[in-house]
Order: sequence, then structure tokens, then C-alpha cells
Amino acid sequence: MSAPLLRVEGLTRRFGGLVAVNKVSFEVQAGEVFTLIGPNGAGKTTVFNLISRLFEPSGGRITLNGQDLLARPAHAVAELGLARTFQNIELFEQASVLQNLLIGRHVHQRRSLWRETLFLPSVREQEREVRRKVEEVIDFLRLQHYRDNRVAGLPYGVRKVVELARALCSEPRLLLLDEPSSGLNVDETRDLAYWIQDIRSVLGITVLMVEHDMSLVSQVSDRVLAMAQGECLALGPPAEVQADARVIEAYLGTGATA
Ligand SMILES: Nc1ncnc2c1ncn2[C@@H]1O[C@H](COP(=O)(O)OP(=O)(O)OP(=O)(O)O)[C@@H](O)[C@H]1O
Repeated sequence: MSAPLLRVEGLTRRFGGLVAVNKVSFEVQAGEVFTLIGPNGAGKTTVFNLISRLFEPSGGRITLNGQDLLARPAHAVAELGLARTFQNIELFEQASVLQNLLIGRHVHQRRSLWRETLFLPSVREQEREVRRKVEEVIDFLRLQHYRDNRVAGLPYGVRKVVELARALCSEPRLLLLDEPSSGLNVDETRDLAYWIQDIRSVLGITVLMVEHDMSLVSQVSDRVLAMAQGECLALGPPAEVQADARVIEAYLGTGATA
């Protein structure tokens, strides 16, 4: 097997006396859809926040494409090819869809103040490239109709797609989706499943997801890692993990279903 795109080793995060993530290890292969599941408070979002460098770990290692992610400041992870969406949508609400996507794309660009002030040909070429990529993503996610709308006025389901689009504009190698189906209705969740499958098969982007909707998880995931109380419980194909006795017990303990 080739080297994994993402390797997480012994990842630990404490909040005071609480060990939210306890020596978690897993690998994500390039081209996979890999999903973290587990009852509320299992530590899934904390793992996401550690990988996207929003939190400092208390211990462990994370490498992306062989590079030490923890050696980079949070603002530099996009350059390594990582993009994410959030459980609660994080967009510039008063800006248009297009403006949000342009911002998403600009994190990808190398900036030079003097070049930009002089608006040199290389800067103009870069601007055209930014526009081209953003329009490509708008077409891919069928957002043409909303291009010039202010984000604040859009239905929740559309705003979720805009957030996904914003992440895609940075052309990530690894896309982190934090509960992408939360707040979506049945039709929107079905569309989301198609987007995720296309993001992997058409765009070739590896997906790491946290998700509670087990039918979506089963439909799109190659492998699933179940967590509970900060620890790994089971890892494997979705059906196998859902049938695992330890996983069922962890969910029963919370009244939720796997
Ligand atoms: N910033 C924080 N400060 C203190 N405790 C935190 C913080 N973030 C998370 N925790 C705690 O860490 C534990 C794991 O939380 P986390 O949000 O990672 O779980 P989760 O599996 O994503 O849950 P959910 O499915 O409900 O989103 C919980 O007990 C939570 O209260």
C-alpha cells in the first residue's frame, strides 16, 4: 500500500482534567472517503480542530503527505493542501457568494505587496486564474443562480453548499467536512451524498468527514473510525463498524443509534 495522505499518531488533547482525545491513531489513504463517527462528546470535532490546527495537541503527531502538520502555523495549513467546513457555517454573511469564493481562493495565492500595488501582468494573470477556478467550482456545485446573492439571505442548505464551494476553491488535497448533513433536509442530504462522491471521483480530493447520519455515512464512506470518550473503538468498512458490539454499546449508552 502507498504512503497515506494523512497520518495521525497518538493524538491527545486535554482540556483541564478532561482528556477529550486520547492517543488516537489512524491513516487516511489518498482517494478515500474516511468518516469519524461516535456519540456526542466522543472527541470527533476535537480531532478535526487538531488536524486543522485550531487547537494545539497535548501530544502526538500529524503528517499530511509526509509533511509535519504540527510544525506549521494554523494559517499555513491551506498551503499544504488542507481545507475544511465547519459544523456551524463560517462564511462572510454580508458578502456575496462570489466574494466568499474569491476569498477562499485567495488563501491559495502567493502575495507580493509591491507586485499587487503596481498591478503587474503576472498579478493580472493570477487574478484571471483565481476567477477561472472560482467559476469552475460555481459550475461544479451548480451555484450559478446564487453567484451575486448576499450569503445572509440564502436558505441554510444553499449556505452549506457555498461553504463547501469555498473550501473547494483552495484546491485541497484533503477536505475536512464537519457534520456536512446537519440541518439539511432529506433531498439536500441526498444531493450532498452525490457531491461527496463527485468530489472524490471527479476532482480526486480525499475526504475526511465527521457525520451522524448513518445512511449518508454508509453510502459514501470507504472506511469508518468509531470513537467514544476520546478513544478509538473500531475501524473498518461502514457495515462492519456499525455492527461492532463495542460501537453499539457506546451508542446505547447515550440513547443515540449507530
Ligand atoms: N474548547 C473546549 N474546552 C473544553 N472542553 C471542550 C472543548 N472542546 C471540546 N470539549 C470537550 O471535549 C469533549 C469532546 O468534544 P467534541 O466536541 O470533540 O466531541 P464530538 O464527538 O465532536 O461531539 P458532537 O458529536 O456532539 O459534536 C467533550 O466532553 C467536550 O465537552
